[in-house]
Amino acid sequence: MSRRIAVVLFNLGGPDGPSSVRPFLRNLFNDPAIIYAPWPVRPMLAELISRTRAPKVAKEYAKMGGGSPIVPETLRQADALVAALEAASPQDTFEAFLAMRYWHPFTHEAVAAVKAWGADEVVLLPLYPQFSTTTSASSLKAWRDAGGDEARTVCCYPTQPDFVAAHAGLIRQAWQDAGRPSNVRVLHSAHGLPEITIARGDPYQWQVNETVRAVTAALPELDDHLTCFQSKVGPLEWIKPATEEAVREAAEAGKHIILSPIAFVSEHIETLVELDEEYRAVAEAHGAPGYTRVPALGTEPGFIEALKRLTLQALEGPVGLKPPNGEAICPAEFRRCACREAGLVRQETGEGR
Ligand SMILES: C=CC1=C(C)c2cc3[nH]c(cc4nc(cc5[nH]c(cc1n2)c(C)c5CCC(=O)O)C(CCC(=O)O)=C4C)c(C)c3C=C
Ligand SMILES: [Fe+2]
Ligand SMILES: [Fe+2]
Repeated sequence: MSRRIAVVLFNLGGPDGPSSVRPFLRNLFNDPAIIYAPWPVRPMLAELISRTRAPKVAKEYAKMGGGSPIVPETLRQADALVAALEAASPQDTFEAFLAMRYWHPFTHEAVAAVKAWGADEVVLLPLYPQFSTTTSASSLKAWRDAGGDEARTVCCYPTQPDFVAAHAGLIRQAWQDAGRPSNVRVLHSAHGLPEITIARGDPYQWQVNETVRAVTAALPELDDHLTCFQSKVGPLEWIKPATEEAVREAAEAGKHIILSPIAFVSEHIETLVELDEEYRAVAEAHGAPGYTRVPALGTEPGFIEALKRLTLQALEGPVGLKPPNGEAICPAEFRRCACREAGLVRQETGEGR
C-alpha cells in the first residue's frame, strides 16, 4: 500500500536578514529550555539580551550576506534525503518539511504544512545527532504545543554507523588534503551548554563524547584527539574545555590543528565565522603550523544515508519515540533524556522497559 510520509526536520533556524537578527535572538532567549527564569522575568531578559547582543551578532551575520545560510543548507539536505527515501521505497511518497525553532519556517508553520499535505505517517527527525533539552526536546515541545500529531520521533543518533563513518571520512579527507601533516591534533568541537543544564540531567555532553569515541575509533591513523565546546554566551559557567582554549593550547604545543564540528550538521555562523575566522586567528597568533577546518556534514552521502536509515527505521513498529536501535542508550543520571522521560531505559542496566 502506498503511503504519504512527511519527514519533519527539526533545526534551530537563523535570521534571514539584518532586521530579523534581534527578533530571532529574542525568540531564542525566551525559550524556557534555554533560560530557566520564570515568566515574566524570562521575556524581559530575552528583550534585554537580544537588544544588547543584536548589534555585535548582526556584524557577524553581515559577513554571510546579512542572514544565516541554515535554511538553504537544510533545504539541500531535505532534497537529498527525499531522493534517497524515494529510491529506497518507491511505492511511497515522501515530502520533507523544515521546522525551525527560532525563525521561519517556524515549527508551527511546519505543523500546518504537514496537516495541509495530508500525511499518513509523520517522522520527526532532529538535525541534532546528540539529544539536548535545549535543542531536540525544545523542538519536540514546540511541535506538540502547536498541535502537531504524536509522531514517529527519532530521539538521537550519536553513534549511528553511517553518521560516524561520514564524520571520520571527512576528517581523513581534510588531513589528506592538507598533505598528511604529522604532529596533528584533532579538535572535535561541539556547541557548548551551561554546566547547570548538564547538572539537571541533560545527556548532550555524554552523547557528544559517545560520538567522538566512535569517530576516533574509526581513525586509527590519527591518535591525538580532544573534545571541546564552543559558542559560550552569557555569564554562567559552560562545559569545558572551551574550543578557543583548546586551539590556543594545541597551537602552543606546535600541533597542526584539524578542527571538526562534531555537533553541527550544516554550515552557519558558528562554523563560518567562529571556526573559520575567530579560532583560525587564535591558531595563527599562537604559532600553529597549520589549521584545517573539516566541513560540516551537509549533504555528504554517508550522512544522508544515516538520515534515510533513521527515517525508515522510525517507520517500523508503533508511533512514538524511536531511540537508537529501539533501545534507550543514556545512563540513568541523564534523566532528562527523552527516552527516560518516555519510560524507556537501558537494557544492560537490567531495569527492563
Ligand atoms: C548542538 C547544537 C546547539 C546547541 C546545544 C545549542 C545550545 C545553545 N545555543 C545558545 C545560544 C545561541 N546559539 C546561537 C546560534 C546557533 N546555535 C546552534 C546550535 C546549538 N545551540 C546553531 C546551529 C546556531 C546557528 C544559528 C544560525 O545562525 O543559523 C545563537 C545566535 C548567534 C549568537 O548570538 O552567537 C545564540 C545566541 C544557548 C544559550 C544554548 C544553550 C543553553
Ligand atoms: Fe546555539
Ligand atoms: Fe536518550
